[in-house]
Amino acid sequence: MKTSYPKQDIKVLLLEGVSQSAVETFRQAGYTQIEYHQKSLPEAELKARVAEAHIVGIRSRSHLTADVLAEAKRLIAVGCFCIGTNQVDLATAKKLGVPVFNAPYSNTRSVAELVLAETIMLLRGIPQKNALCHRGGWTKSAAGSYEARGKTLGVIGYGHIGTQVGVLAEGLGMQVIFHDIETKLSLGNARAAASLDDLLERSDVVTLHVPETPATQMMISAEQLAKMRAGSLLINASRGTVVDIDALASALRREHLAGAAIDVFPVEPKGNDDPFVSPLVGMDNVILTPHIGGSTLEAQDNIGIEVAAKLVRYSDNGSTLSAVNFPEVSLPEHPKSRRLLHIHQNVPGVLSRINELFSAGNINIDAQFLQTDPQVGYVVIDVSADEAQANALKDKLAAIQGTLRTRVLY
Ligand SMILES: NC(=O)c1ccc[n+]([C@@H]2O[C@H](COP(=O)([O-])OP(=O)(O)OC[C@H]3O[C@@H](n4cnc5c(N)ncnc54)[C@H](O)[C@@H]3O)[C@@H](O)[C@H]2O)c1
Ligand SMILES: O=C(O)[C@H](O)COP(=O)(O)O
Repeated sequence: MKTSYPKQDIKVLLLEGVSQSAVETFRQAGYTQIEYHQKSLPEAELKARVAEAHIVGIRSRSHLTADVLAEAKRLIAVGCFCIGTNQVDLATAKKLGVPVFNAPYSNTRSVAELVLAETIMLLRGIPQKNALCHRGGWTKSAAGSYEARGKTLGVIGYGHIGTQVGVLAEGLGMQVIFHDIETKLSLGNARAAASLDDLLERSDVVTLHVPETPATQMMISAEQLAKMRAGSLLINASRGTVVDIDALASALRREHLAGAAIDVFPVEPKGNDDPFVSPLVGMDNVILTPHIGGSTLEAQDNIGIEVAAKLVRYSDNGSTLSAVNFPEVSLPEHPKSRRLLHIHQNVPGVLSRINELFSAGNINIDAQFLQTDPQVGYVVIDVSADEAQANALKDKLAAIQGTLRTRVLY
């Protein structure tokens, strides 16, 4: 399998209404073939479009499964224009020699601000008061309404978002405890809880900031909800699979929980015209938001630039710095050389065959870069060669057993 194209022939497919800043970034870098869709695509159409594309940009709703990736014969790279990358089969992408990039921090602050706002709203019982006012009701009462000051916020997943939420909550005078599978540096006065159960038992508000992994699937189900304090609150702006939504609805109906704010759902509509169905619909004490934790203009603009720039850098220069599934190399410019990229299965003998090829051809190597992980090797070779020689070398590289992808950079 090989891909080597002049820039103007590289087809960029952008889905789910990624910011126009991404389109601009590609255009400014000289990419002209940009196909743009506002929505995610049904699977059959996704396969057909991905089969044509060299670069694919998605957000959280497009699932690039092994089946979809099997169609992607020309694919050079994938960009997730968001933080989460669980929607891509990362292992399969790697086996195909396709690096995946994301924007690990660009919407962190947006999510943290929303969670802080929801914490205050839920503690004051605003969702139900607001709903009643809209129906012509009036409940001027302090019952069930609390200050955030002095309350305990339990953060599950103390990573980029979790720590930001903790810092902002301390500004309100909240006591922050957290649970993480890794040992984490506590910011401010935050303290690690002894365990997940300990956090659930001590928190007035529990907020989830874990990625979607096998270990976080349904990590908050009936058993964990039962351990939460009576009258406490749950916020989930992580992934919909982390909470058992039926168990949550039941805990809310029984008034064991006083309220919840849910931004992510096990099944989400594909686009804005599709219906939203959830057992939480109609519950006045639940803030429902359509997966917009990271959807601020600032965040989307920054994500568009950040991820498109990473894709352009990989496409133009070969750098894989910050790829989430791939050996990372940060490469210098190569003004006087032609650059050959060779991605291969990390099995014995491939590298020596590559080097033999160059010594046998008496080709002068200006620079060579190598990075491997247990599955994949990524070699970048800068050579003094004209275009025809470089293309001939690329064809020979592609013939080496174990090769996944080869490219010449123009
Ligand atoms: N609602 C939105 O619009 C929105 C926006 C951005 C991110 N997200 C979601 O939020 C998630 C977290 O984002 P982040 O930037 O803070 O990620 P991060 O990787 O910085 O932090 C995640 C933390 O969770 C911890 N963790 C992983 N598995 C765990 C487990 N089983 N138990 C406890 N802790 C565990 C990790 O060690 C890490 O500290 C993303 O993966 C994404 O799914 C949602
Ligand atoms: O992973 C993320 O960054 C969030 O879930 C946001 O996803 P979105 O780009 O689909 O809004």
